[in-house]
Amino acid sequence: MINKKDITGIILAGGKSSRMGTDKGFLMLDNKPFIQYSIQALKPLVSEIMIVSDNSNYDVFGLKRVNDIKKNAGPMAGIYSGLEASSTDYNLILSCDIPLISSEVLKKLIEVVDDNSEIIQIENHGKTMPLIALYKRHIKDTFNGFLQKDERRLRVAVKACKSKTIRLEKAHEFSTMNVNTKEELKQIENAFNH
Ligand SMILES: Nc1nc2c(ncn2[C@@H]2O[C@H](COP(=O)(O)OP(=O)(O)OP(=O)(O)O)[C@@H](O)[C@H]2O)c(=O)[nH]1
Repeated sequence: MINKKDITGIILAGGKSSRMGTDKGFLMLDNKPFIQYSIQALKPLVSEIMIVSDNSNYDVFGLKRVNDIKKNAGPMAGIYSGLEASSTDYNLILSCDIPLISSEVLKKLIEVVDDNSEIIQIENHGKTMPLIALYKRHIKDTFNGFLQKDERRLRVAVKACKSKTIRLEKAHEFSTMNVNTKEELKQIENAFNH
């Protein structure tokens, strides 16, 4: 298994949050901001954690913060900025809106690293999740190529890389729930309390 010192944790916390209306990383669940759950899940598994966001309010967490190199260009551009700032071959990338995520789930991505795969992502209920995934640093060049062509769709860029997926078992089925709307915030509060 790869060593913790070879892995950086990268949390994406930029974007417009247009559906929610407020910055999703600062939504609260059980008196803790959402982003704190991503930080906690990454902590035991990585040597450093960075937050990719232009919002300096995220500096309260005392972590390295990286600005977006390409502005308003979505999660793929956020990943690109994070990988540019990373100094390790492996990078665990997480969004900031998945407060039920756990180290146990993320560990599964690290356990199946092989020489071939450039991206290893979680699959849950038949859906692949490129924002809960392990990325080799060198794919930043492929992503940059797409951004240069104004192709911003993360799934298109992931398809151009060698990837594999890890299917989650039932016990972890709620761990990847994300929140985009006020309605989904209520749903996650319910899932958290059960
Ligand atoms: N650094 C960075 N992160 C982003 C960017 N766009 C989205 N994200 C992050 O990517 C994850 C998924 O974001 P989405 O829900 O798809 O997009 P969003 O812009 O936050 O929200 P909507 O406007 O409602 O689509 C979240 O953690 C966002 O913070 C971006 O341009 N830069």
